[in-house]
Amino acid sequence: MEAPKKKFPLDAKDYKLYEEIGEGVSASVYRALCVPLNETVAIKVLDLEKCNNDLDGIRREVQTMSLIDHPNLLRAYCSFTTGQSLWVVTPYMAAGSCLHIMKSSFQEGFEEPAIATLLREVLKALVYLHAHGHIHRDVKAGNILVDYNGSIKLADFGVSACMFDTGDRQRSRNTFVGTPCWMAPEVMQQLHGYDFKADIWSFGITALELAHGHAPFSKYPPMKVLLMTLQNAPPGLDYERDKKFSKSFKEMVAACLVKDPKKRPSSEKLLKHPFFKNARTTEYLEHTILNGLSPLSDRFRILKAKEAELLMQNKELYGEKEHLSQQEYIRGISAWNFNLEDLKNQASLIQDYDETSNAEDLNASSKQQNVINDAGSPAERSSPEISDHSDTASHLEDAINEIPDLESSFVAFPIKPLQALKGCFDVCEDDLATVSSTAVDDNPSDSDQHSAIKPSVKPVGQETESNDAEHSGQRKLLSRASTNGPRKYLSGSLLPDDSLSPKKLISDADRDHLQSRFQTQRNLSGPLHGRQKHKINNSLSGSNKNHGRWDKNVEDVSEGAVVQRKGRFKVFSAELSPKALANNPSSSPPPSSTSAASVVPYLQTILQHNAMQREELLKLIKFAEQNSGNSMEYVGSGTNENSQIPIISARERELQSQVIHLQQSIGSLVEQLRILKMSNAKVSLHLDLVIP
Ligand SMILES: Nc1ncnc2c1ncn2[C@@H]1O[C@H](COP(=O)(O)OP(=O)(O)OP(=O)(O)O)[C@@H](O)[C@H]1O
Repeated sequence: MEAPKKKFPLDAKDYKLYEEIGEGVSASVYRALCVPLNETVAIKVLDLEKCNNDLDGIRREVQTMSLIDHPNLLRAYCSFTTGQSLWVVTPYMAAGSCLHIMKSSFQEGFEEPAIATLLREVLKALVYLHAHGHIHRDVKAGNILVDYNGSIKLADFGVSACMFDTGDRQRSRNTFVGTPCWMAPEVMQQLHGYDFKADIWSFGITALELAHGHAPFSKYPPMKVLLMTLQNAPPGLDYERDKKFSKSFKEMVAACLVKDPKKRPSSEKLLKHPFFKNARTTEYLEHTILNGLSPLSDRFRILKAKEAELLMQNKELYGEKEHLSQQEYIRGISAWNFNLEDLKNQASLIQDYDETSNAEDLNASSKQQNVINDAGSPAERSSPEISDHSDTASHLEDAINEIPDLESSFVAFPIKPLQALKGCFDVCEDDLATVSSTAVDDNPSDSDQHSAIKPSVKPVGQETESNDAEHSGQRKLLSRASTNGPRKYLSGSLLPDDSLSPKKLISDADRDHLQSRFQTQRNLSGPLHGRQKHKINNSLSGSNKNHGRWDKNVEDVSEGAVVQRKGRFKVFSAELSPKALANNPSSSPPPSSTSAASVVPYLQTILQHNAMQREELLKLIKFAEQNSGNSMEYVGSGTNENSQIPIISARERELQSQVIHLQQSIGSLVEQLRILKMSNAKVSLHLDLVIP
């Protein structure tokens, strides 16, 4: 039974923050004392400035957390804002997450009875959530919290969605959220949205995570995980090392990891699976997995230091670029709300990453490419030994070879996230609208402002009071496994967000590389800046004066003039030049799966650009003719320019430039609307918290 509900104070002054015990993508978590109630709690501190783009998500999480009432779900005692931070006060789960427990003491995973016990508790939470119309969307070991007595709570509703939502909130179920390794194929595909069966897939992946100590594909960057999840047979307990597991465990996992969501059981049905007959009492967990664990704060500190050390080693070993890709990798794997920007950054680094990365687990997929099987038939399952175990060079090569195949994958899989990935090359409004955008821009000085989430009130030192609740609640026994040496599996980040952020770390050279590679450049300022507008206007209207140089004076960083805005992106004339189009596959026309309608603006832009170029050429010819005094010979065939090359009329030109201006205004208005929506959501969040 849960303790009777107490009234927790809504003032930061009533809490004493102790050491940090957890770090997620969006928040830091501290052990704390609620002074008036003399109760140890955990406080999740979110920097609202940093979360500007996802205030709706935060509001949803806080609302869900305060409304839920189930022993296996982490509820919020209360929440309030203080300074720029939102504090969410929750029960303190003294042993931390299953991920942390595995990282420090069970690197190869738990024994089957412990897994059955943990999963049964999680499943009870899912049954409750689903019955109340919620999809959790982020089921993973990192979100399974364990208390000192072995009781279990599923945490983190940051990305949960309500199945009864309508309108905009319904739309959130068509967005690209979740942690890639745990993400169901239909969530990646986004063809018809998804439902609570997405949690069942994540549940199956979590079962594998608890069995192996890491999730399948956890060594890969998110974009690759997406491709592997979609292309490969679903992972399972089919390998040599899995012989120790029972048939019912294997069958339970196989039932969850069926690509067709309709064929997965509901949480309620799954709870009746024979596998859960192996589950024990939660006290069993206390005696087995918690036995010998050092205090959570110590474990967290050690793991965090190790992760930092590993990154430093990589930096020394592989140099800055590889170091960056490793950081990208770690961040990506741990991030549930990775977005297009992250994917683009990762995409730019994939080659470098793969050239030098650790080969462990790398043979998972290439041999199984094109295995797209819908049902949970044996054919759908990964075959033993070929997909998860080897670290040979040939396997590494196989895996490396996959990545440049991305373009063909787009054609082979006409699915939305891949369109979003394709957005690395050509971003459309829709993709941007559905992916949570970040306000962080590429400007290094600006990105400095987006530093790590830190509470506005500093923790009370880093003390670990030996007589406090944590220590009284935890057994101080020897840690079972040494945590020395580089960690093997990196399925959760412990590093501050800013130290891993591509926005912060990306160098100028990399940025240039990104720009040239993806043929798009972010609009750094949201609404079009006056300066930019002025330059663009000049470049368009002043083309007559600049004879062939109109494409040079838009922006120093660009190679050509902005001829089209696509959401927050701009397309430059150089990108549309026939040479660029021919040289760069990324700017080639969309694959055949793209609708005809979506090609039209693309073609219009090319047409428009060609018209402009023609005009410039004609002017040059005329200029050459006048200088040489030999007007007809050069143009050739005895024809003049009017008969040879149709010149667009002044009216047409005027209309074209009006169209461009209108497109710019629309882009600017859309951006302004987005900003207004954000501040609106912020105000609502404050109101929600002030008026319960
Ligand atoms: N109540 C709690 N008691 C003990 N540890 C906690 C508690 N809440 C969170 N943690 C620890 O903090 C970590 C991060 O918390 P949380 O998952 O809520 O943050 P997040 O930013 O939403 O993370 P992510 O989105 O990456 O899952 C957890 O994985 C867990 O280890």
